[in-house]
Amino acid sequence: MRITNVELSSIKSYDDTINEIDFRPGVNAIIGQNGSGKSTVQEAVGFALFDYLDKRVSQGDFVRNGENSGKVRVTFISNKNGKKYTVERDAKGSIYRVIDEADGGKLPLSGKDEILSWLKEHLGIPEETELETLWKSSIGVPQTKFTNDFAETPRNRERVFNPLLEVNVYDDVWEDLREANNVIEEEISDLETEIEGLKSKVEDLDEKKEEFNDLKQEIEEKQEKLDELKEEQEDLEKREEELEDLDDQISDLETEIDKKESTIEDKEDSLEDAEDALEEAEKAQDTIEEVEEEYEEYEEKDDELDGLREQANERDDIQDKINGLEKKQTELETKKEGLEEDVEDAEEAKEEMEDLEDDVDRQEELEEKLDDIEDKEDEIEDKEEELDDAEDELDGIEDEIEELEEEISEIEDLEDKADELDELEEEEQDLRDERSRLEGRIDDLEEAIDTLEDTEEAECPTCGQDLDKKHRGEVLEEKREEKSEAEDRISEIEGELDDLEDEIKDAKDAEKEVNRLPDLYDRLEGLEEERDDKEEEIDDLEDKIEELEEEVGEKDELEEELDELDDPKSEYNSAKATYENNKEAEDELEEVEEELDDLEDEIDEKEDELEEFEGLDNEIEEIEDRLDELEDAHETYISKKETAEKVEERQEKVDDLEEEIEGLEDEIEENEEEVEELEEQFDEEEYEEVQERIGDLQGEIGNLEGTIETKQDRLDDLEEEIDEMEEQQKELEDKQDEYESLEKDHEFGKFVRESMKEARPLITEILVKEISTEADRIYRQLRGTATEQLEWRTDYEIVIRENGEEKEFHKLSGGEQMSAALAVRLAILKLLSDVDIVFLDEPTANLDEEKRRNLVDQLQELEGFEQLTVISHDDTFESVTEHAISLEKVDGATEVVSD
Ligand SMILES: Nc1ncnc2c1ncn2[C@@H]1O[C@H](COP(=O)(O)OP(=O)(O)OP(=O)(O)O)[C@@H](O)[C@H]1O
Repeated sequence: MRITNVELSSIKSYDDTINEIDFRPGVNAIIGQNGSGKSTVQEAVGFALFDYLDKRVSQGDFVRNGENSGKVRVTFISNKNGKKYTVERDAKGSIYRVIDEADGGKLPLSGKDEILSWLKEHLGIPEETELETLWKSSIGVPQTKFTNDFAETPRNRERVFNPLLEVNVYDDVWEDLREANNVIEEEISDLETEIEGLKSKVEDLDEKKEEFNDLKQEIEEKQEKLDELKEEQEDLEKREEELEDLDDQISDLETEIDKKESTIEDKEDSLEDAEDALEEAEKAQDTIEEVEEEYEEYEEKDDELDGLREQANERDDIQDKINGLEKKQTELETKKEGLEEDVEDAEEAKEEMEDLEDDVDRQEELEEKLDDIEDKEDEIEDKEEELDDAEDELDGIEDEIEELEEEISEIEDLEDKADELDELEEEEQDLRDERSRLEGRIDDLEEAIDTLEDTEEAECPTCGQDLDKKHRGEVLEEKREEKSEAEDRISEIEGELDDLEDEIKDAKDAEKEVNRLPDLYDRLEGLEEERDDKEEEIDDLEDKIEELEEEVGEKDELEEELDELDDPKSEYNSAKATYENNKEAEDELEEVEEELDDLEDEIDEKEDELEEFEGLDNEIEEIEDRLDELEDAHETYISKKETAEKVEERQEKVDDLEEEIEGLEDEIEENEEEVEELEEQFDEEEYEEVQERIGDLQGEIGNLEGTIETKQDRLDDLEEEIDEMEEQQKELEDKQDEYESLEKDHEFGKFVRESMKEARPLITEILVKEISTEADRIYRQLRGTATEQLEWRTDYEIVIRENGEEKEFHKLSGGEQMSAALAVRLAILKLLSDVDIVFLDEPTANLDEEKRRNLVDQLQELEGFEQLTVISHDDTFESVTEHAISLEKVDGATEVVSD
């Protein structure tokens, strides 16, 4: 087995990418500074392939800080089949699986136990070996344990190395055998009790056997006697059967005879009946002969009558037809009369219509004229209404004209007033201007007054001369007067302005009215035109009405004439209706007359046919009379005919019966002879004796059988008891054999146990001696001296001897300890295990240059390992190994640099 590849993701110093480290056969060196992630590679292999993780390191610690889970993938070549597999395991995750590298498929292993068992098989490790132990104490010993294991107390050393050497098995056997021996002892004591019980049960066996044999002989004797009696009984029963048979035959024959006699009696009765019937048939034959002639005549006449009746039917059909035709004739004649009347009506109506024609024309003319007049009367009415409306409208127009003329004359009066407006407005403006001027003057005066009153100016504001008190008073007075005059004028102007405003308002109103005048004149002109039109319209209407009234004047005259005519049109119409109803009658009449002619011809024809059947009824009557006379004879013939035909048949029956009776009488005679013969053979006395002896024998046999049965029951019981006892006897013998064999087993168990107790130290001594010898050889090679000697003792302590001086392990230097531990571990691996890989973590610690080189050389030479992986911060290995992998820590993460 060897590893080809290890991948780490998010494990300790390895980041979350796939960090791949490839492995080769032979020596691999993993090289790097302290803390670069070397030991982690070894730990990863232990975790994936050997289910080992240092007890002090949880899976959480194994996962890189800050990550949720880490992944390890180890690919190796199987020891079992040479195939490549990858074991994939998550730290702090649930994945643990094996992938077949040939097809990338996951192996169907469920759970850790199945995976570990599969691993042992493919790593070449026996099923009973514990993977974890193997790893931590030999294949991948953790750095810290490497030498420490040997510095432990003897008891702890045993804990480490006993499982490795697998010597505990002897102690286990010794322990297991204690239990086995106890079980055997218990079984032996149980057997003893069982054997005692069985012995007491089979005590009476011989006695029972004797009783059995005696009883069997007795039953055999009784059985012999019983057989004899049964033989006699059988013979007698045979004889009894023979006699019974004879008796039965006799009574059977007698019964037969009785039966036949009664049959003869029945047959004789039948014969009598048959003879009577024969006589009857013969009589019938005679009667038939007598009436035969009359019978035949009857048949003939009867046929003739059928023919005549058929003719009568034919004749009756013709008569029915004639009746039908005559009925039709009557109907047609009635119809003809009606039609003749209709023809007359039509002619009369035609004449009347011709007479009325002129009057009807006049009536229509008058009615038309009157209709016309009525239309005109309606028109007059309409026109008069129109006239009234027009006159009303004319009145309205005239009123409007009058009003308008009045309004116009009123406005024309305002024209002078309106003309004053311009003048008034000019006057108003002049007044306003004057008022403004005055107000300005007042302001100036007030200022001058104020100045004069307040300041003591040297100069008069008006005249410019120096102001003294007097002048100041005069000027003030002057100013005040002027101001008061101006104020008076302003209030006068305001009064005038108020009056002017009223006048201006009136003038403006007047002007507004005057402006409306042109419109009003237009309107007046329009109304006057309208009035003229209306007056014309009224004249036209009055003319029209006069005209119409003249035309309507004829009305009374026309009405009078119409009354006198007295409505000839309705008379004409009723005549016309009559004519229309009957004008077809003439054609129809002609048709009916033709039909009647045809009908008469047909009736004549049929009556000629009827004449042929004259005298038919008489003929029929004559034949019917003759048939009445013949009827009795005819009936007699028919009624006897069947019986008469049976004469021959009945004669045959009589003959047959006579023959049968004779046959039966002969048979009876024969049977009676047979009975006589049988009665000679049968002996009544013998029969009774035989029956009595059979009864006796039955009793004797019954008794004997009862006795035998009772004895047989007892015999059966005995046999059963004996069988059971014999079985117990057999069991007893088996138990005794078993007892002996168990005793032997017990002895052997004790012996083996003793041996096992002594085996462990012995075997340990042998194994350790062997390892010690090999370790000594390796040690000396590593140290490169022949003077030092290594011994690994049975208490697993390493002792080094040099120049006759003995040094225990703890007294050795660091380098010496490492070399010694390495020597022992390599020796163990080589001698004890099938595993051919090993990891050595910092094996050169504490070794000087020379020793280091020795170690490297030695490792290169080491036999029996397919793959050896050395972990070191020391680059000695880099130069000497075929394959070196360098690890570097960059920014807190491991980087792999493979050569
Ligand atoms: N859970 C973790 N997350 C991140 N880094 C970790 C974690 N656990 C350990 N480390 C770091 O990973 C590095 C690798 O340790 P490892 O034991 O593999 O180093 P080494 O190369 O064997 O060192 P030495 O030569 O000292 O034995 C160490 O620096 C350690 O501090």
